Amino acid sequence: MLASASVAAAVAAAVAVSVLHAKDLGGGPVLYGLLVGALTGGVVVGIRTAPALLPTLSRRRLLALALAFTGVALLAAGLVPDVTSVVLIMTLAGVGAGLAANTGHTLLDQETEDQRRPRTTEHLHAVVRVFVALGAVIAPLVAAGIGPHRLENGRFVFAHGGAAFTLMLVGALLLPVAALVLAKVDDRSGVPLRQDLRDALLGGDDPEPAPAGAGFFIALEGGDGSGKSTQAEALAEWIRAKGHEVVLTREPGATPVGKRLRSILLDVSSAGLSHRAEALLYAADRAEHIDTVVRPALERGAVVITDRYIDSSVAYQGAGRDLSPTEIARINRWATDGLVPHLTVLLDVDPETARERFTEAPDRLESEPAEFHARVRTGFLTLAAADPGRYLVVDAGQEPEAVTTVIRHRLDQVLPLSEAEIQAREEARRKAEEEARRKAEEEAARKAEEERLERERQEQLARLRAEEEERKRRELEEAQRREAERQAEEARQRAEEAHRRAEEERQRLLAEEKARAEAEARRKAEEERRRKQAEEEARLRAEAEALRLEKQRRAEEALLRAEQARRLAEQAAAAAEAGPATTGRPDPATTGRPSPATTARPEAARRRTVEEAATVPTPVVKPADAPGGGPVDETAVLPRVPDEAAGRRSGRSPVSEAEVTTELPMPPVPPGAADETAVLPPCRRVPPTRPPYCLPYGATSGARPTGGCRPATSGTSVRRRPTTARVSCRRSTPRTRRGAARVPTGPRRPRWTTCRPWPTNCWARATAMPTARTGTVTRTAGAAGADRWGPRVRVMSVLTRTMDPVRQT
Ligand SMILES: Nc1ncnc2c1ncn2[C@@H]1O[C@H](COP(=O)(O)OP(=O)(O)OP(=O)(O)O)[C@@H](O)[C@H]1O
Ligand SMILES: Cc1cn([C@H]2C[C@H](O)[C@@H](COP(=O)(O)O)O2)c(=O)[nH]c1=O
Repeated sequence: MLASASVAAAVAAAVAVSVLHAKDLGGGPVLYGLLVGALTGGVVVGIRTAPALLPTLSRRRLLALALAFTGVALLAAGLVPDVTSVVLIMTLAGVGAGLAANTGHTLLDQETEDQRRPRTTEHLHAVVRVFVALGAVIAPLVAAGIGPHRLENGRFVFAHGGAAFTLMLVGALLLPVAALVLAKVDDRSGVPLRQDLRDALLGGDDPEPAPAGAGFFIALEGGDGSGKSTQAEALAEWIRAKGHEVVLTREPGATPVGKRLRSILLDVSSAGLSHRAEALLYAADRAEHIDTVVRPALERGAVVITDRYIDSSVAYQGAGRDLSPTEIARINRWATDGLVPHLTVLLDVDPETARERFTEAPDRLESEPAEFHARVRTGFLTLAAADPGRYLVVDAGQEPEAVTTVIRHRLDQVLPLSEAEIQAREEARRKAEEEARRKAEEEAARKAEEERLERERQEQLARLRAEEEERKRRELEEAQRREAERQAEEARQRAEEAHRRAEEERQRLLAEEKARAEAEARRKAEEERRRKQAEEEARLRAEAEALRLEKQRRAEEALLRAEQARRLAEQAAAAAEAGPATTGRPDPATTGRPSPATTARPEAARRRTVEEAATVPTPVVKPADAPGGGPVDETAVLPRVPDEAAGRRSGRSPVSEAEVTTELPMPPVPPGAADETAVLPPCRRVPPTRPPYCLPYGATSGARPTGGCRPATSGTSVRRRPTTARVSCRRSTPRTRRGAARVPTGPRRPRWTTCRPWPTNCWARATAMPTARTGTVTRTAGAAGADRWGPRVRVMSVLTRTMDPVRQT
């Protein structure tokens, strides 16, 4: 471990000062890289070549020699000022360091028990890391501390920087470490190092390895109790099972001579036998064994498994004793005529562990001390490391089956096939070929089928694509056709719509034209009608005026006559007053009470006058209001209202039944009121003139109930008079719109008439009250501004007027 840590620290120090050393050498980063590369590359080469380097040389001595070699190389690297030489020397230093590291690691593994090996390895790596860190840190400091120095002695000039001195110092320090290792771990103290090294380097005049014939030669090596016999039997059985001829043999004692030699060699009574005699006796047994057993078997083609061979002599008599392994090996190569095993299986196990497996009393060699057996183990491992291709090192501390498995695995790789295996393999190959051919045919058929199916599928796909494209094309065409049809239909509909609209417009224009014409015709007819109506009204008014004038004239004449009569009467009265009274009757003129005759005449005259004067304006009759809808060409001239008294006197009604409205029943008249007739104001049409005391519902505000009229409310000057008779009122039928509902029969009723509290639902004409002071005047409807229901509809308003001639005039 000390050797490994030292060499690691030396390499780290050299790498650390390489940058300074390169600068001191006049180089730059390139030289620094070369120095570092040379060192690390050399280390790698040394690690890889260490197992095969000088296989007959003791590994312990090799470790010491590698340390010394590294130290010398570093010392030279510091001394030599030439750049190329320094790079080369650095490479050698790296190789030596790698040799030392690998050898030290191998020795540590060999000398450490299996259980402790991982921990030992970890410990070694930790120590190495610490030394590497120390070397990498301390070396530059040392170099800086030393600094450059120049010594001149005549022609000799010694000029180096601190890095060179550091390298020399590191190299110099490795030399005593190498000496210490050699002194402590040397296992060949009796053999001069120089001789050992020379023998290792020269190698001797070994015969060329002789071929082992057609067979396969397997050697099982290892310390006592490592399990060689156990594994040899297991392998022999396994190989036989493969069909091989197996020859299981051993050394020493496989031959009759060998048996006797074995007893000599292993018998404890042979203690003190010289090492060289021992080595020669083992070589003699081996020669006989190879000559009589092994080589014949190999020539037969058998698999020969030998329990121990030359390596046992090299390990026991060479590494274990103080004899040169190289010489032992050369002697045995001579004895066997250079027969080398195809595979050497080294069952490596700790000697102490193996000793625990002993079941018999130890023989002479087994009785050797542990150090002897440790060197033997190292000797075996050194040989195995020198030729890893031929050796199989197995951890024999495992279970026997596990060890067997490892060996089988290796033999599976190197053991030739037996005849049976060859035939089996041939048969298997033939079957495999046949199977492969069959599979190939099947595969070809399958592929052909797949290709056929693929072709069919592709064809089907192509067909489907074509059909799909055809379908899409048809759909597109159909869509285009439908679109064209739709557009055509839309165009047709638009044309129809335009045509229809044009027709409608034309019809509308025609209708409008017709309506205008009709309206014009109606307007003209209306104008004509109005003109005629106006003419008729004018005529009627003229006639009425003429009649009125006539009546007025007559009345005036009557008045004149009355006045004349009154004057005559006054004259007569005056005459009478002037003459004596002839009768007992009081003179009316004097008494103030006219005689019945005289009073009757003026009264009759006055009444006629009043009747004649009581004309009414002739209403304007609308053609549309005429019954039957026909125009009224003539205004009916109402007959004069006959005198009721005359009527009563004649015993018949002065008017026809059709002209007499229903006579209302006489309400009970209170005494004293029979002679009084309420003087009702004239009932006028509203509009334009409404009765002052009777307004239609809705004329002001509020809803108008069905039928009837309402009394004028506040804001209207209504004089409520107690009406008793001769009033007509509206029948309380629902008011309908014009033409919507009409009274089916009977005379048309006026819309407006006088109202009275009772009877509320009547449609009658109040008859004249039986009083001489009242008179009735019927007014014909149809006058302009009166009733529009026609001339034959009589306005049933009955005006009761006082017939006071004075008031009338
Ligand atoms: N891997 C193993 N683990 C434990 N015991 C073992 C193992 N291999 C063998 N043994 C036992 O160790 C004893 C020695 O075994 P074996 O004789 O095979 O060793 P050997 O190397 O041939 O010894 P020797 O060199 O003395 O002839 C036997 O009892 C065997 O059963
Ligand atoms: C071949 C050979 C053997 N030995 C030693 C090693 C053993 O101690 C005995 C053989 O005993 P085993 O039980 O048969 O293994 O002999 C030796 O020293 N040198 C040899 O070449």
